[in-house]
Amino acid sequence: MDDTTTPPQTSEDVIDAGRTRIDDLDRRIIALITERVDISAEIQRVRVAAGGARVQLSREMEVIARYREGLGKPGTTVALTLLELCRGRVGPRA
Ligand SMILES: C=C(O[C@@H]1C=C(C(=O)O)C=C[C@H]1O)C(=O)O
Repeated sequence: MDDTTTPPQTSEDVIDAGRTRIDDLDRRIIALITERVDISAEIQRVRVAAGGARVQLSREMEVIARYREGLGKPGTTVALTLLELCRGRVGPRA
């Protein structure tokens, strides 16, 4: 017998390891969303300072289409939530 073989993982092991990866992914997703919010606010601030509109619906439609293509129908909800987070952040962050 080969004593060096690793023992089979229990279901608890698999759940714990999966949750650790999910927790890490969630932290990274939140950091990415925060980065997106900041970049979006900068674009909106520059456009408003130049006399333009804060919101550009044609661009928002492109964003929504990208998420829908990537994630299917629920992607639309994800995009709308992201756009909601990114709107109204022209001033300094709270
Ligand atoms: C950031 C922009 O401004 C607004 C915010 C958008 C976004 O967060 O993706 C998209 C369109 C605009 O309503 C932009 O025009 O690119």
